[in-house]
Amino acid sequence: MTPLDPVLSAEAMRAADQATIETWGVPGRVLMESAGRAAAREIVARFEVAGRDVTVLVGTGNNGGDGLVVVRVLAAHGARVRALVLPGEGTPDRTANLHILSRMAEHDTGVEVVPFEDVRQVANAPADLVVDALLGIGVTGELREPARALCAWLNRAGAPVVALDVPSGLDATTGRAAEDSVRADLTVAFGGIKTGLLLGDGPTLAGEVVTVEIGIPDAELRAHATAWQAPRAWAGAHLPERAADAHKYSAGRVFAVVGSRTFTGAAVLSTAAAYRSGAGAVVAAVPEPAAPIVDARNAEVMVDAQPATGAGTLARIAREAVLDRAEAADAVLVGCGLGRDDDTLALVRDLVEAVEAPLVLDADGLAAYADDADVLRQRSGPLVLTPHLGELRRLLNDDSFDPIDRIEAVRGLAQRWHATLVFKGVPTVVGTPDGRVLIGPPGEPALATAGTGDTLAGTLVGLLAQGLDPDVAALCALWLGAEAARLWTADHGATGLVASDLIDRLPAAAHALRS
Ligand SMILES: NC(=O)C1=CN([C@@H]2O[C@H](COP(=O)(O)OP(=O)(O)OC[C@H]3O[C@@H](n4cnc5c(N)ncnc54)[C@H](O)[C@@H]3O)[C@@H](O)[C@H]2O)[C@@H](O)CC1
Ligand SMILES: [K+]
Repeated sequence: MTPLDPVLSAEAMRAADQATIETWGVPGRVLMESAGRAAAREIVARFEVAGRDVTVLVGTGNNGGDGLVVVRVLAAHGARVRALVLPGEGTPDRTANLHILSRMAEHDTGVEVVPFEDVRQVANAPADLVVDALLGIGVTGELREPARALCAWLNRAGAPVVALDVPSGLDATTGRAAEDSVRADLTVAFGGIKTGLLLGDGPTLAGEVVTVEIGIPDAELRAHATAWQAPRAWAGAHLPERAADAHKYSAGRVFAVVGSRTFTGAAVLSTAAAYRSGAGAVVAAVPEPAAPIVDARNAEVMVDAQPATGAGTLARIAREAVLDRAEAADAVLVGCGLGRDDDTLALVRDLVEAVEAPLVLDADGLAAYADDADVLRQRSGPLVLTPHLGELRRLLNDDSFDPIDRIEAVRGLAQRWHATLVFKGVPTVVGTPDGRVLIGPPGEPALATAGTGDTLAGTLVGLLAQGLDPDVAALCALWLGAEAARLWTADHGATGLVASDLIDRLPAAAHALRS
């Protein structure tokens, strides 16, 4: 079955490099040669280089060394290549490659080696393609001169830019970009994909990302993985299949505690998404004033009208009836559109404590644990939390919470709360109770619209009811949403999608992911 792909922080990547050199005996020079050659291969596959002018910006670290290999290979493909080399001592492997290039430049090889003096050197020599080999995973903080000026020039130059390993200036761990960081059209990541390419500014700056094999054994990449990414095929392979002899109750029973007089839409959307993700039967406990509306807008969901508070939200006196319903379900959703009445939130806490089936706690349901989320760890059954940043801040009672390192923040909180934590964002980052971190699919701009959170919660509970483990269900739900958005975007463009469009496309998305 398709495995998850390892994703590495800068530190983890350095450790994998080091282990390859020291334990496996692969010389650093060989890794550098492989990296440069693999990058050149990707460049030649995408850009015309023969007879063209290529500028390679060469930093003082090993990223620059990779760039020097690229110079050599592109020249062999008939390009006129100018290596603009930053002054400084340089690493031994870079120095060795610079020595080769200096010899080549003495002959008719198409190679020119130019020591950097001034940005005008590049500004006055137009290139058809620029390769950014200034800084890789070794960058720290804001860009210093002259790297900053070179990066700023690059972003204005207009020629296509290929970044080696990471766009210069991008923090390879957090995805935070220094000012004037390189904006690339293509990034060739060496060995393993870096966490920073997937998070924060990474996706915007990196352009197309291709990961190339450079001789670091897969076992080392996996042993050092900081997080994991599900390829599209992984999602397709893990989506539940309907058994040939399925009936509605064997196909997955969902119970949803959702909706209020003010928020009927959240109940409609989440329960519809549960069905569209493949659940066989969906029952919803809804406060009386909302029940006829939810019933009318969602013919398939079995609406169980329950007593309401004065605010039109579910009343705690519904406790026994609701717990009975939960007992008969394979998975339970609590939250979407519930409102934040104290009595309702007390009911939420009763449910989280007593329900044994896998439980998704979303939106207003999370408000029941504002300030004291640590009691969540006392729950015995599987728990999935689906906060966005605002909801996470409320859980932590910290208005300024905005972790620079989302992966480590999610890892810590999921372990602390013994929950699968689905931290919604671009991309969504999932933490598991045992300390793994899974990164969701790339962002789909169409999803930036109201109701997609309810859709995700409903999809997730539907997949849990069909027997998927919480972490697998979370990744599959994210992929279903992304694929449904992609299908919609293919027909209509990235704007104007509403959540019900997304829900309608979930079955087609599952079908597309499986094939
Ligand atoms: N053996 C290895 O470790 C391998 C490394 N590889 C390449 O080497 C890269 C890592 O190499 P290094 O560790 O030498 O680091 P880098 O080449 O990424 O950068 C280090 C250099 O950047 C400078 N620098 C750091 N922060 C700066 C800032 N804010 N402004 C301006 N300059 C700054 C440092 O002074 C140093 O000269 C990888 O990204 C990859 O491209 C590959 O060749 C594969 C093998
Ligand atoms: K780079």
